[in-house]
Amino acid sequence: MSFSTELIEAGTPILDHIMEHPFVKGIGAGQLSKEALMFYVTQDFNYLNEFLHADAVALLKSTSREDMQIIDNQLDFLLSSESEAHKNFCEVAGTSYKSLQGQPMAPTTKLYTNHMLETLKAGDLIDIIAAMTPCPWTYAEIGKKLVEQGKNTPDNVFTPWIELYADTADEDSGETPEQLPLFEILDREAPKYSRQRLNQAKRSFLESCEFEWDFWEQAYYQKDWQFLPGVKLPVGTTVKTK
Ligand SMILES: Cc1ncc(CN)c(N)n1
Repeated sequence: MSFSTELIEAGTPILDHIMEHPFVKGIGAGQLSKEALMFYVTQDFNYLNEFLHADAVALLKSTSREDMQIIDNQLDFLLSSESEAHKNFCEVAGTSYKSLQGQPMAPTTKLYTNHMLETLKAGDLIDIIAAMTPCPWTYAEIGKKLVEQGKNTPDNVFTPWIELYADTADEDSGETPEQLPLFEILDREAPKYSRQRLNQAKRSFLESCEFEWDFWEQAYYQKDWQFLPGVKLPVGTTVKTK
């Protein structure tokens, strides 16, 4: 069994829970609160900035042009296309994208990005990519499954979001999840490592999958810092979602 198949098998129970999450169901139903959408975009803007940094280090640690091209495509998608998904949510929430940028990280965003950044300091390419892959993998699967369920109807306000991510699964080319580009890097790297090292990378992949679920949960319930009574926060450091 390839390493990517092993990761996908291990991560599928978490993906199944993600598909059942009320935020993801809300995308399918075209109904989410303004507060949840704004919290998501505020935090995802922060998350994707750190993901870009992770991509930059992954590029630095790549040795083949093939791997560099995959990472470059990922960077390009993040910088050019993915903001369209954020703009779709902002439009439905009736707010400007700009107003949601530059806010503090909420706890789950901080934990998830720290988990990725930790691999940049101490890890090899396989560790970095293993921690990063649940991001494109779970969203491609969400988009694909929502399309399969026929949720991308003309009257669903989130159809642009659904179709953007469904396209990343590249159904037309008949690709399997294992053929998502970051999985290709993992399969090229895996034979260089011991079983123990692969298990570490697998654990890191699963932690990121779990963080993906947490990220939906954080936005749906707007789980922000709960500073203890009496704490006076510096001006301009609270997240504005209302
Ligand atoms: C938290 C998270 N995970 C994944 C993606 C999809 N790139 C995203 N935008 N945000």
